[in-house]
Amino acid sequence: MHVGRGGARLERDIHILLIPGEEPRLLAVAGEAGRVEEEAMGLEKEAVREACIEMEQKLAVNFYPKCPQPDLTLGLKRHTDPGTITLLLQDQVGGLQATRDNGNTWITVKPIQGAFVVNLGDHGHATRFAEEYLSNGRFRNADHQAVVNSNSSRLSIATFQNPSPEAIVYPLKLREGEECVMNEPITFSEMYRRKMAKDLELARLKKMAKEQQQVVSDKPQDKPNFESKSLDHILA
Ligand SMILES: O=C(O)CCC(=O)C(=O)O
Ligand SMILES: [Fe+2]
Repeated sequence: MHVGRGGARLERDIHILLIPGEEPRLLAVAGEAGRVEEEAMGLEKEAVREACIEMEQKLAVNFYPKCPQPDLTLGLKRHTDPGTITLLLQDQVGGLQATRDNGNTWITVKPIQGAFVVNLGDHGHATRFAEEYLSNGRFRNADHQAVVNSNSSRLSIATFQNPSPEAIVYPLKLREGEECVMNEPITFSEMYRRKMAKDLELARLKKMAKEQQQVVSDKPQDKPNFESKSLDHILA
């Protein structure tokens, strides 16, 4: 989904965002995206906003220098954003990739001049770890990464619309016969803590698997003497 806006105006919006007391215009665009979600889910107007108690907006400016060997690295590793909605403006270089086919195929999100890319985050729907939130898993959170290239540096600006830490995370609506995918309501801060804990555990497993691979390639005659998940599984 794209929400078109003039690139020149964005610079002003970012500036306005930083002035205390001004209504942040990007939040208005996020509100629009929230309303699209509400309508698609058959929810009351403002239901998403109310579930967030008060939206918090965080901004990240990502600069990716050009890289002589882009095949060896990533600008930003594969992830989902934790919040409700992310608005991202990328320059014309391109490098944002998202998955489809259940995470099996990477597609490049072609830059469109003056348009925001709107991503739903974990709070907006479902994480890759099968915990599902506001939309009971009906809308997929965008699994994405940023690649680099050897010709040009690249800039992107992301604004994350997050709920209050104490906002209760639970599906807003269940269809008839649909099972609730969460065991219990949790707060956004607890959801965030669990995500971070899983990321750390995954990083630990990856490190362990790489070390194991190193041991095997250093001493091919030796078999690894501890059990672990297959490297392909962990690195997927
Ligand atoms: O640079 C990009 O295109 C992606 C940035 C991003 O995913 C993020 O800041 O969370
Ligand atoms: Fe992201």
